[in-house]
Parts: sequence; structure tokens; C-alpha cells
Amino acid sequence: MTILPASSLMTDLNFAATLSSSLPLPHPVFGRELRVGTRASPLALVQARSFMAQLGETFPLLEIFGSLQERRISTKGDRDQVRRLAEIGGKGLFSKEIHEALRAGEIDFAVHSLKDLETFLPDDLVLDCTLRREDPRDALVLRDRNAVQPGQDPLDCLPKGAVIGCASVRRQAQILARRPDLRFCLIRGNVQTRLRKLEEGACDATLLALAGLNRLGMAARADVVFEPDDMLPACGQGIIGITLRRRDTGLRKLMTAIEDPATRLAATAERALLEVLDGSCRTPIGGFAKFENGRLVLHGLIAAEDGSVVVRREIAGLPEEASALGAEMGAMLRRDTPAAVFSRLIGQPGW
Ligand SMILES: NCc1[nH]cc(CCC(=O)O)c1CC(=O)O
Repeated sequence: MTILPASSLMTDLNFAATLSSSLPLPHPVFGRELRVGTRASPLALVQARSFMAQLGETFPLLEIFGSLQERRISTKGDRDQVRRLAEIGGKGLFSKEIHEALRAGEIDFAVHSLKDLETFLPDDLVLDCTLRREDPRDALVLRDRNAVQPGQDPLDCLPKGAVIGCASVRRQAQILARRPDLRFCLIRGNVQTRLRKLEEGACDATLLALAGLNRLGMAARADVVFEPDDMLPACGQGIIGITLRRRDTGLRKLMTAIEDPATRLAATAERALLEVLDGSCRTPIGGFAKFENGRLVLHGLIAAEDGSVVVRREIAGLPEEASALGAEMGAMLRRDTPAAVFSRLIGQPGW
């Protein structure tokens, strides 16, 4: 037996520990520059970096034998800041250019806010990873923060006729169902832009995903947080999803190590619901799944944009039935929505 000097032994032990704590790196990763594609908004960048950090922590050798780089990609949804998402139309508003970069090999992973990712992906791409979900709830941010009294119903803090800046028909429908006197105006742009427009007086309040505020370190801006019973979140809200090339089996294997299984099941149920309804940004649809006592409970909602009709249902099942649960919820909502309302909401061309 050779006795190694202490320092060298330590190094070897450390190396062995690193090796055994990390999962085997598939061969294609060695020496390869791995590129992570993301939109360039501050929130998108925080999300991309969180993915890169998790990848780096799980596979320390990646840093040594390869390199991980960020690539920013501008999408049509980022460039058109004026019109309502529903008006710009077209599937993949925030993802088309990112899909193209993935396909062309310019990037290897693409980081998405799952709620912005279209339901049906191109055949050669896969959604292989959903990171642990952030808070899925919606938050109200007020211009006059003093208006909120502790314990008050969240919506009562807004004066009659107050104007809410909001681009989401799902949020608008659910608010109008309870406060038909409120008015809506369109404010778009990234989270910071919307908050600036609020400060400048464009509206009295705005609605944002708490997940975005949390990730940006701006949780304190949420004056009121809606429980899902009061405002059902969008399918996939608070979830970061990673897409890859279907044929890139080496990298796809890495994804199973950083995926959060509970989030994956919730995402599967929520997206299966969209598959049935063919929902889009134009349609007020909500979907939110969570675990309760080992069962997956799925809430679903479809509403008319003016809040005059809100159909909300809840079902529960085994986690392995996630996809079937979503499909069943979709069918249930379709069945229970008055036919005239349903065809107006869903049967629109272009989506
Ligand atoms: N459509 C924009 C968008 N896409 C994802 C988030 C927030 C983060 C998330 O839901 O994961 C936001 C901003 C918002 O809705 O306030």
C-alpha cells in the first residue's frame, strides 16, 4: 500500500466525495459548453440563474468539466408592450424564438415560466423538468397602501369604481364576479414596469403573481394576497419549466435529478386541463393542483371575461392519475359551462 501525503489524500477524498454525491455525468456533458436560454426580463433572468444554480449544486463536476452559460433571447411578447396578450395572439408568444434557438442548437436548455409556455409543444422539444414551485397565489398591489385594514376582505379595500391595471382576463373575470363596479385598464410590461405605471397613477391597483414578486425580492409590495379559494391561479403559475431537445438524451437524464416530483405532478394535472379546454391567454381559465394527505386535489375554473359566469370545480385523485385528473376537470368544466358561453370563450380562431 502506498501512503499518500496528507494533503494529496484529502484532495482525493474530497474528489471521491464529490463524485459519489453527484450523479454520474453522462458522457456528452464532458468538455461541452452548455447554454441556458432565457428571456431578458429581470424576472426571467432570476429564474434562469436559479435553474443554473440548482444544476451546478447537483452536478458540481459540470463546473469543472464543462461550462454553463446564459443566453438572452427576445420574444414577440417582450417586444409588443402595448396590446393585450389576447390581442397580439398566436401560440408561443413568449417562447417561439426560444424554441427556435433550442432547435438550432444555439442553446441546450430553455427556462420558462410554465404559465407562459403553450400547452402543445413542438414535437422535437420536451418539457423535462419542473423546479420546485414558488408561491402560486395572486397578489394585489395598491397605489394607496394605507387603504388596507387588517382582517378586511381583500376586495373591500378598493373604493367603488377603482381602476385596476391588469392584462389577465382570468384575474379580471374573478375580480368582476365579486366587484362588478371595478374598472380595468391595460398595463403590460415586466413586473417593474407595471409597478412604475401604478406609482405614476395609471391605475389604483394592479394584480401580480406573488411568485414573481418573491423571486425579485419584492414580496413586501404585495398588499393583499388572494387565497386560491378567492382567486384561482393560472395553470402552472409559480412553476419554472425547462425545455430541451427530445433527442438530447444525455442532458435529459440530468433533469430528473433536479426536478421536483410534487411540482411535476401538479404541472401535469394543470396542463392536462388546458389540453382539454385548449385554453389560451384569451380565455379566463384557472387551474391549481396541490397535495392533501397524499392525494392530488385539483381546482379548476372557467369564467366569462366580465365575471357574469364563473364555473369552478374541485376533484381529487391519486398522484399517478395527475394527467387523467386534469383531463376529467377539463371535461367537467366544458360540460358545466353554458354552451353559448363556452363556444364564445373557447371556439375562437387563432389559438
Ligand atoms: N405573464 C407574465 C408572468 N409570467 C410568470 C409570471 C410570474 C411568475 C410565475 O407565475 O411563475 C408573470 C408575471 C405575473 O403574472 O405577475
